[in-house]
Amino acid sequence: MIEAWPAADVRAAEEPLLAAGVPLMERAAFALAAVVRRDLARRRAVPGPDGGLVEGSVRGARVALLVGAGNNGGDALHAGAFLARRGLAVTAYLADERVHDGGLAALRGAGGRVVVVDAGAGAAPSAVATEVAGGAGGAGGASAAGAGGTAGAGADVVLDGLVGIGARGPLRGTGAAVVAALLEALPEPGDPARPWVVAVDVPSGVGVDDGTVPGPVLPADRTVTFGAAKPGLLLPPATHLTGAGAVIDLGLELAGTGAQAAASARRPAVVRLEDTDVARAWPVPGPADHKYTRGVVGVVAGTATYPGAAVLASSAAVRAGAGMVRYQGPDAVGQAVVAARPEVVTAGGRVQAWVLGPGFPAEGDDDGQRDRARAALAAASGLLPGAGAPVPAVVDAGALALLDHRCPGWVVLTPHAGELAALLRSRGDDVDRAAVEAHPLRWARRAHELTGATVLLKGGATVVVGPGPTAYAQADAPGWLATAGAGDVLAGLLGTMLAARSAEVVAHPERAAEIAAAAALVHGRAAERANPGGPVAALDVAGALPGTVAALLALR
Ligand SMILES: NC(=O)C1=CN([C@@H]2O[C@H](COP(=O)(O)OP(=O)(O)OC[C@H]3O[C@@H](n4cnc5c(N)ncnc54)[C@H](O)[C@@H]3O)[C@@H](O)[C@H]2O)[C@@H](O)CC1
Ligand SMILES: [K+]
Repeated sequence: MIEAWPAADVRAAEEPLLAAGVPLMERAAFALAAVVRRDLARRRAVPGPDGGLVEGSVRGARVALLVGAGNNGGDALHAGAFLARRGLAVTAYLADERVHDGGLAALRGAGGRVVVVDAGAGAAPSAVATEVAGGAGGAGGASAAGAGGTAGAGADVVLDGLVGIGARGPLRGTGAAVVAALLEALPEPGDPARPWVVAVDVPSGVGVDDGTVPGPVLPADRTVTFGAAKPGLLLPPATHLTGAGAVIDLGLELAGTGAQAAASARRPAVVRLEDTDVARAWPVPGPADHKYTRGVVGVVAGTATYPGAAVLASSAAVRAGAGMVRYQGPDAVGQAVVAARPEVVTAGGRVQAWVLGPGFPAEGDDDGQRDRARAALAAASGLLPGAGAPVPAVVDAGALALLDHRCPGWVVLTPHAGELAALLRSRGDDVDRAAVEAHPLRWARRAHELTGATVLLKGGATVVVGPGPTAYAQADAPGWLATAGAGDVLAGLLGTMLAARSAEVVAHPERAAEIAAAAALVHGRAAERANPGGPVAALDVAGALPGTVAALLALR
């Protein structure tokens, strides 16, 4: 898993090392330079003797450093010095009158070129952007000093060292002007003429701790982050601007060590699960298991208007490995479900997790589905005397409007941004879909606080907030998964995952968030598996679940 820690925790963990004289910046910059060289070499790969590709030479490659006033700029300058010594042509564009002294001296000593941007007689941001992007004109001339750089050719790689964890608010000043000009001047993403952009620690201008994008940000192809990942690198919308990741180990003790770790119980602010995490936690049946120990999923979904949602949710529950699926709803819809999946039963009985809400109409006749879902939700929440032990529930789509009591954490809401905004508005918050999309963590957390439930907020990246201290942020789904019915499949899949660990989740409701995040990962992997690189239909995603789970389990 990738664990992300807030800026303040990273700083606190750096302190003892810096006090002991550990050269953190040099370490960070050396590792950054190594990643840049490797990325460039791969981009310049050439056919090898055995027909494969071998890494190309990086000598002479043009490197542009965007340098801000703080240590983030210092990292970029030191990395630039390492690269200049290895024969790359490095130009530093200084966005502040004062930059890191040691870094600047190192770069000059290594023969790097230095351009002061927009300070008095310095180069204008637009001229810098033209030079970096490879247009006519450029920022050479009076302000340039040192060797290297070819006016007109453009940079091969850009290191964004304008601000790091010291950033406050949207990118401002000269750095913001340079980024705005580059966003105009650079070739489109995917164009081979576009330079490879490496963000130093974080893409400058993203909300380091909250993942917001309050102003201009240069999207990165790679983010090299130091000590630990930062929450903003995992959280949407900023996570879509980070490119590939690389976490450089600086030896920070973020969770404390030994007894200290146990005593402080410090947890990362945000976690992203990886395949091996999901594989490890997946319940694999043994010889003593039967359908009730595997978990029975109760599905209250679909109406005469939207029968397909019932088929999709039930199919996903079956194909994810439920011990049994019980369908509750109108007879005609039940017949359609059984026709699609003869494993499903329509008789009542014991249930270990509920899936409620897919395919309810916004208003009008619901064939009694809302009443069924209300009763199931009350039973799941432990509010129905005589209904047996409480069990987890997935509350999706049309059932989100039924939450009229405070929920336990083992109830998992699965809204998209529009549904979350509606839920929050119904509780008095003035928020719309755009506001939720601009700050998903904040509003998912707010919904958890208001309802008590675990909240899985769907989107291009998925955010999960529950009763525990750690939020989850998954970005596993191809864009193709944004298709009708995909949410019904997620609900069914999550129902099966919760049913398999029903008693455990009720006893430890903070575990619901990790299971929900795991469901988001499996959902995304199944979409990719259903049709790699191309469009997917929701039922095909459900169909890909058995193979996806098997492939994950092969990693154990
Ligand atoms: N503390 C350490 O020992 C280490 C720090 N490292 C680097 O140091 C960085 C943190 O350095 P700093 O604390 O100096 O802070 P930064 O370099 O992130 O930024 C602080 C500077 O940016 C300016 N600034 C803040 N918000 C701005 C905005 N919105 N627009 C424009 N300018 C803004 C501030 O006035 C200040 O001059 C990390 O991100 C990392 O890159 C690494 O070298 C590893 C070791
Ligand atoms: K940066």
